[in-house]
This record gives sequence, C-alpha cells and structure tokens, in this order.
Amino acid sequence: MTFASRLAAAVRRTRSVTCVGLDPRKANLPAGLRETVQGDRPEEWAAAYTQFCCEILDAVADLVPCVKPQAAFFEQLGPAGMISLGEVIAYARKKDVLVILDGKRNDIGSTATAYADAYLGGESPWGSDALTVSPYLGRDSIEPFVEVCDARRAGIFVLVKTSNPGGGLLQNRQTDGQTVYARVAELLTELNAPRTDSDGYGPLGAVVGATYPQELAEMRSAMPHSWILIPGFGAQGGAAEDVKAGFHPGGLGAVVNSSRHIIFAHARPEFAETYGDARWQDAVRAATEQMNQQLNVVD
Ligand SMILES: O=C(O)c1cc(=O)[nH]c(=O)n1[C@@H]1O[C@H](COP(=O)(O)O)[C@@H](O)[C@H]1O
Repeated sequence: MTFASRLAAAVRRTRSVTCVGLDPRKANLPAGLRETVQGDRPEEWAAAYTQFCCEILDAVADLVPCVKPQAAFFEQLGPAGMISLGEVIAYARKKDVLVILDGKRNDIGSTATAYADAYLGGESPWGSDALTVSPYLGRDSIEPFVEVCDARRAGIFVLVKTSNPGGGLLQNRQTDGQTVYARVAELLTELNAPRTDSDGYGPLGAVVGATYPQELAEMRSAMPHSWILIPGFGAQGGAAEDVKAGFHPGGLGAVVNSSRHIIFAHARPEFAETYGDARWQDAVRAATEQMNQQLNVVD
C-alpha cells in the first residue's frame, strides 16, 4: 500500500486524526526520567529520550494513526541522540504506528536524492514512512523525493504555510498574482495528480499550520490530492474549530499534530492533579483521548 493509503487505513482503524509529536526536551521530562540522568552525559539523556518516547508509544499506539518525531531534539544530543531517534522510529514501526520524521530536509537534486534514500521507506536505514521537506530549492529538489516515494511507497509533507508568526514574510509574498505558498500548493497538486490512490490522495502531503485557519481552508481546496499535516494545535494556540477546514467530508485528508500538550500533559493544570509526574503515561493517554474527542471528524 502507498503511504497515503496506509495513512487513510490507520485513520479509519483508530478513528483518530491525531498525530502525536515526539519532541523530547530535557527540562520537561517527568521527574522520574530526569533522575535517571546522573552525570548529564548525552548518552544518559539519549537513553532517557528513548524510554520516554517508547513509553509514549505504549500509551498511544492504539489511539492514533501516526507519530512525528522531531529530529532537532535528538540531534541536540549528538551521535547518541541519533541512535535514540533510530530506536524510537523502529519501536513505532513495531507498534504499527506510522512515522512522519520531522527533519524539514532538502537540497540540490542529487543531495535531495541522498536525503530521500536515507529517510524514506521501510527499506531505508532510518525507516520512516514519511519526511517533512522544504520546498525552497524548487521543483528539481522535490522530484527526487517523489521518485523515492514512488519506488518505496513512502510520503513527504512539504512546507506550504507554516504555523509560526513570521512565516508570512516569505510565504505570503505575491508573485505572478499569487502567494508563494499558493504556488507551492500548485506544484504539489501537479505532481500528485497522476499518483492518486483510490481515496484520491498522492504521496505529496503538505504542512499548513492550525494557526492560519483561513489559509488552511484555501489550501484544502487548492490541494485536493494532498494529506495535510496540521501543526500548531494546543501549545501554539490552534483549536479544534481552527483545523476543521483541513478535512474532506468523512474525515480524511488531514492529521493534526500536537507535541508539548500531549507528551508533557502531566504538567498541564487540567491533568497535573490527577496524574502528575508519577503517572505521566496516563496523562499522555488522557490528553490524546481528549484531543481525539475534540477532533471527532472520522465517519
Ligand atoms: O513541520 C512541522 O511539523 C511543523 C511545521 C510548522 O509550521 N509548525 C510546527 O510547529 N511544526 C512542528 O510541529 C511541532 C509543534 O510542537 P508543539 O507546538 O509542541 O505542538 C514541532 O515539532 C514543530 O517543529
């Protein structure tokens, strides 16, 4: 099955459009895990990150279709962090949870091929199902990813309209009568159209932030064949109402990422009293169930 079809199947199976973001941060780990790190060595933190993320996967594997490990937090720990990232991806695959690796990679065509070869598909050393990709280098930097997606039934999520407040400086620029982000969307639709599955989706997904609901609606209709990854829910202020426009009728077409609000739910006032640090895994599960209920869009 293609990545788009696997994602649709996982959404239907779990009846969830929640993507749990695996963004471990030293300062926010539950106390019990922080205490396992005695010498402040990267290897110790990496072991704590692996345990943290694998226990999150244990808590949510039956509740969500996918997770999104953020490479930056693992890279912060150097080589030990990269080993941890590999272990977390492998564990997610074992648990039958799709992995969208958040690396926001890209480069000139030949180097883009190397990134695609590295990250995409179960046959690759990293083994992720999909990868976030920057469009800034143009069409010939996206095509190598598409070729690997075709060969390995993988997917990419290309940055279209990002959730951060400053994204508009470049993305909202008008050029030839349209915004830059709309031009990126046009390119994705052109590349996706000949590659759609029975639900109408191709391997080129898009990233559109929950913090821009109007643009999300605009992008939903501009990219009928793209799964949309919607970050910015929860900690960045996006709410259920803001992401509605990202979905097609029936509830396919988008997954909504939340990282901090789920993985550090034990510290949120609404969960802290019931669960606290000691039962942080239960807080993660409760926060995921709450998000599933808020986003109840799957028929
Ligand atoms: O590609 C992304 O996932 C991404 C794109 C974007 O526009 N905004 C955005 O926040 N993200 C990522 O989504 C996650 C959001 O984390 P929280 O704000 O903690 O839910 C982080 O890993 C970000 O790097």
